[in-house]
Amino acid sequence: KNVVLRKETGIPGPRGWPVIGNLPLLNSESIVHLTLMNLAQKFGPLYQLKLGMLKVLVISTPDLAKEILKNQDASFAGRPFTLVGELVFYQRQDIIFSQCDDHWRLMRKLSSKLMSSKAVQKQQVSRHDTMMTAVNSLLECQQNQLIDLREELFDIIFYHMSKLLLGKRLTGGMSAARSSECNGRKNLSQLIRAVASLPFLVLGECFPFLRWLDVGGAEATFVKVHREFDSFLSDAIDALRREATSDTPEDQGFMQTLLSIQHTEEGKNMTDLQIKVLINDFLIGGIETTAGSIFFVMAELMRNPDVKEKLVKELDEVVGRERVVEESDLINLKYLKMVIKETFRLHPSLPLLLPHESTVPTTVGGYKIPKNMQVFINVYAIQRSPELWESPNSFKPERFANNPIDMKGQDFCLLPFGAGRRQCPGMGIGALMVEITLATLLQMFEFSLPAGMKPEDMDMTEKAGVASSLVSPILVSVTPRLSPKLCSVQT
Ligand code: HEM
Repeated sequence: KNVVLRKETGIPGPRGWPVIGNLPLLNSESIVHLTLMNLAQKFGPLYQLKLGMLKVLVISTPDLAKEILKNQDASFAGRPFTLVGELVFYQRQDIIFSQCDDHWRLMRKLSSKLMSSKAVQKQQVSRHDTMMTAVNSLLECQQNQLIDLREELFDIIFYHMSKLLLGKRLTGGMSAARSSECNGRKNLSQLIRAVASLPFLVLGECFPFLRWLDVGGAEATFVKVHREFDSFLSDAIDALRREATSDTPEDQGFMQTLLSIQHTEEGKNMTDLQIKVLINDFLIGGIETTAGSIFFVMAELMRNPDVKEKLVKELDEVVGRERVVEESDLINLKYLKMVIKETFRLHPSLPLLLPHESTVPTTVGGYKIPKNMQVFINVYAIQRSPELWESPNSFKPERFANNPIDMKGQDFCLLPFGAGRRQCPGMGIGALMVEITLATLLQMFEFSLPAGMKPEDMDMTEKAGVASSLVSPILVSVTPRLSPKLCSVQT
């Protein structure tokens, strides 16, 4: 009875209120992907919501995801207008929020160069040292001292990625990633986290004529966040230019590489602004997603001690206890890859990907889709569908044994990085960092829940926001498994 077929498109969807439409279904506390998954039970795998003046198409099956992301990729590769894109991502001149125009193509090309397997390979020694620095910092923890897993992993990845993006010179040590001594970086890390926990919907997007009211102060927050990011990035460029030294290629970050090709044919006379735009995207797009993915793997391992045990056994068998795991070992850590895949299935970092938008009028599943319609691909619903997965809510890495399903965008039932032309350009480096960080931490340390706490007591309640996270922290203690002597930092 509640299903209405919208007169103009014939697409099913819940009955809405005058003016506000279906907005009451998505309040600020809603876990949007869960709400949308439940609505799909009632309205089917393709339905429409009206959120104020916005029309949104919600897709919840692999076939329809394939139609949008592969068969009609070009027609759905647009990005809708969002205030965060406008105010935090340089008026949408970046990769994440711009349309697929020539400028976007140039930036994607530059990203591919920066993150090519050859470039990533070159950074291996530096990455190993970064990892060892993080391990040494954890070795300083007292026995039975509880650490906040989320915070710790964020610091490690923040340190790792800042070094990759800004270079060794501007990054400082691991302690700089945490300490308040270093205000610039402290602010940067807070800003990155602030963006990840931004509300899913902003009223000014649903009702553009009410934008001036800035209900909830979202716009003011975006402007402040952006101002601080921009001044940090400008200072970073100035510092790299001012102190142009003989940094080795391994110590150079993406920013320095971009500055060095700025006025060449390859750099197409890129402006400083364009360099800031790219680094801004990578900082905001790469850190929280990578750290969050590792966090969820660790959380599932703490909840499933038998899986953790099996994984540690694999590390001991493949690598042993006499040396630290290296990137060349990863190919042989088959169970680790299964555990990661299973975590990506249950806890995709961006459960609805980023919003896509139709760039032309078209037809999907027999329904006419107008131009400029926003599209949410509910990857969370697809990856937990009982029609596709046995015991879909259980953590069972074994389901991927002898199973060719990959997560690189070829199988539309597992899409943690999206697919098609808008697929994550950081997929290779993101997946590598998830694997090597987990392998190193699990080889070096035994992680335990606080005394008396059982795995089933862990609170896995999800928190509202664009990126997946949990309401409660997960506290653990760490005990070294291998000799600390193995973890020297070389540079
Ligand atoms: C495990 C880590 C990561 C996960 C799970 C992840 C996931 C995603 C997803 C789901 C999208 C949206 C795809 C779509 O809208 O269809 C995306 C886009 C993007 N990601 Fe990642 N990401 C990760 C790491 C990274 C890293 C390390 C970087 C950069 C250093 C990065 C940069 C970007 C950018 C720039 C986009 C926008 C692409 C475009 O619109 O053309 N990501 N990512």
